[in-house]
Amino acid sequence: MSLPFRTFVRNFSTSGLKKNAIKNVTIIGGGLMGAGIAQVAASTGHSVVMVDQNTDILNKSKANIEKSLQRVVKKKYAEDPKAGEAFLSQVLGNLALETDAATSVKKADLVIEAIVENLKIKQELFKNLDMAAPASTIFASNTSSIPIKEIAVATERADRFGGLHYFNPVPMMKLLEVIRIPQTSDETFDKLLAFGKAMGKVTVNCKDTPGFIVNRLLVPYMMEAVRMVERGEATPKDVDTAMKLGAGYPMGPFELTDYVGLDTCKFIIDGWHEKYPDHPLFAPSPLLNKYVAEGKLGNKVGEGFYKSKK
Ligand SMILES: CCCCCCCC(=O)CC(=O)SCCNC(=O)CCNC(=O)[C@H](O)C(C)(C)COP(=O)(O)OP(=O)(O)OC[C@H]1O[C@@H](n2cnc3c(N)ncnc32)[C@H](O)[C@@H]1OP(=O)(O)O
Ligand SMILES: NC(=O)C1=CN([C@@H]2O[C@H](COP(=O)(O)OP(=O)(O)OC[C@H]3O[C@@H](n4cnc5c(N)ncnc54)[C@H](O)[C@@H]3O)[C@@H](O)[C@H]2O)C=CC1
Repeated sequence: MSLPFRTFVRNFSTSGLKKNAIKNVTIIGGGLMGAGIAQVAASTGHSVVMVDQNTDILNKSKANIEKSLQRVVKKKYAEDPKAGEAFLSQVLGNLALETDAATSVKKADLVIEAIVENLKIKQELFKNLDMAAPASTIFASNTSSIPIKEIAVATERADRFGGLHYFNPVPMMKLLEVIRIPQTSDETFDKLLAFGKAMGKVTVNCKDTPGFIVNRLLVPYMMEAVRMVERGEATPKDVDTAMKLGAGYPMGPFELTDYVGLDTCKFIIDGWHEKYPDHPLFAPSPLLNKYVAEGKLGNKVGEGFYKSKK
């Protein structure tokens, strides 16, 4: 049963957050993940600044957030549309857009990075943010596959650095992997865990190992599915049907690859292959490379292994 709106606001409004809790959050990257993280952080009473490279991208991200919020509101406030509207405007009121990353972190308690899966670009960003953000600001990356410690070296605040790995779609997926590196202080780690819980997520503690928990298992599984098709042993459709009806997965591996983005999958597997060239489970895939080269990046562009609505 949904909470009456006033109770919801009391529980989740910024003033309702615990003393010393993270309140002001900057999300860098307003793509698939950044928009989802921004939506849920704003929905749970945090004051959010979402950053991307230009206003066109930011406006698209905001439109996606509104679409997703409408779906949430339709369900949660089915019997009280007025309260639903009030919730929607409260959440959007918690969300600001910004193109200048340095300006965006001035008041941040926490910065979550969700930009392209590329070590050099992430390091460059964090190096600049380190100079712009207050000393107390905690930094976190939502990387799927890059070691957190390799990103953190770009800063002078490894003790205030960790990983927050969300799952797609962020509004629906309950899990949050919270990653610490050896330098992460207990205070930082506790704040990250508390923030995850304040966002309504179930947290698991992870070490900084390749793919943390979920992706260390999920990436080899998804790549094995692609290799099965490359060998001509099954079609994508049959693999998906088999894994949904035979193993109980909500999406088959090809549907999920389209959902995640083929470019992101390629960044992940290429990165691991470069690091572990002899590991057969991390070998690159000619089929995946071909789709990416053709611009078939998945649902976000309307076509990947399948054609989809954009
Ligand atoms: C090779 C390397 C690869 C590496 C990949 C690494 C990537 C990472 O680092 C980590 C990841 O995130 S991995 C991806 C993890 N995510 C999954 O596995 C998602 C699997 N799919 C699902 O759980 C459901 O299909 C799902 C929940 C998505 C949708 O549910 P359904 O299947 O039941 O379908 P719908 O009928 O569309 O949805 C049912 C209701 O759910 C709500 N909803 C869904 N999407 C939403 C969204 N984006 N925002 C808000 N609400 C949403 C909604 O209530 C919907 O009902 P309607 O609104 O009436 O349609
Ligand atoms: N797609 C997925 O299912 C998941 C992805 N991740 C990780 O999250 C991160 C983002 O992935 P997606 O959201 O899927 O990518 P995406 O391609 O949808 O979005 C990335 C966004 O970052 C922006 N961007 C790039 N460089 C920037 C910069 N220097 N400053 C500001 N904005 C910048 C881009 O314009 C784009 O809007 C990656 O590290 C990825 O590995 C983590 C969990 C799941």
